[in-house]
Amino acid sequence: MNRLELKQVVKQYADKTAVNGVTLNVKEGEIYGLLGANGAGKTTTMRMVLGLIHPDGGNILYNGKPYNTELQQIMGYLPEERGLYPKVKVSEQINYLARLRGMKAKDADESLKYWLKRFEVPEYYDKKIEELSKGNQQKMGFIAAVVHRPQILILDEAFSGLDPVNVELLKSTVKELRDEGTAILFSTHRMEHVEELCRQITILHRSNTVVQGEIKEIKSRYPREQVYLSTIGQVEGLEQLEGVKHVDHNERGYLIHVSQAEVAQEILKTAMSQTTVEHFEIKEPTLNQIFIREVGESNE
Ligand SMILES: Nc1ncnc2c1ncn2[C@@H]1O[C@H](COP(=O)(O)OP(=O)(O)OP(=O)(O)O)[C@@H](O)[C@H]1O
Repeated sequence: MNRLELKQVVKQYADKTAVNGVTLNVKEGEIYGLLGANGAGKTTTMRMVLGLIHPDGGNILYNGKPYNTELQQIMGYLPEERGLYPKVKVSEQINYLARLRGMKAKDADESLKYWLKRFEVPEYYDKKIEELSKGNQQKMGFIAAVVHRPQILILDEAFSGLDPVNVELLKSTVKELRDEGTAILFSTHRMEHVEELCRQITILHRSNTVVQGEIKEIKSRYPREQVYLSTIGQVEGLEQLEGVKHVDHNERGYLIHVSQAEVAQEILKTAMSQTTVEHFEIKEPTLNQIFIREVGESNE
């Protein structure tokens, strides 16, 4: 079921088109990646979904229906810039936000305590936001976005400022919310997180959609131009093979950049004629490589 549908959504600022006809669907239980270089139109798109600004064209549907103010109760938002007040206590602030989104005071407080415990920081209940480190403020922002168990969750650079342990903690939480049915619109510049979490993506480039679909299917559209080889002994002569562009070598193996995937067989033959091959793989492009290829020059 489509929780969120954008159909040809347009936003214009004076003579600047910030979003030019974005179409995408986020289903129940899905994490959808919204990607693009700086200024591509991601924040504008998220703000339209949240009803903070209105589209100049196209439609946004929530559970099949157009926007109304009650939808604030089924949406959660973690903005890239911290959205919480520095001088207000965590409990006051998050409980207030949860009540605004339709929760009873008691349920809100229980939910906040659950999340603080879940993130192993129950003592933050009485702390002011400004007393917390940047990463812990980010965690509080995350709790504020999910405390009311939204059906549609919008995450903008959700893991920024977090150490690796906390990134894993939040990542597993995001996966859990997905498994419980939350539709998640996930925007980030960190392609490795997108690879791990999202099935479908849209890449925006200067306000337009340039790549869209399932990551697996998108990757199959691009040539495979890297071969990974790990061997017991040294391999000589890889650079001289026709179609090999260059070879990166470290103690674990060789990453061979090729002009077409067919060269791979020659690489394997060459290696096997000289030593024992431990691992051989024709690598598909990473999302990062695809992103740079499509959007490379677009930073404003
Ligand atoms: N309030 C505004 N008034 C005028 N132009 C705006 C406004 N907000 C955004 N823009 C322009 O719209 C375009 C898209 O901006 P947007 O903030 O949506 O990009 P983004 O993809 O979120 O970028 P980033 O990755 O840097 O956050 C940019 O050219 C930006 O300058």
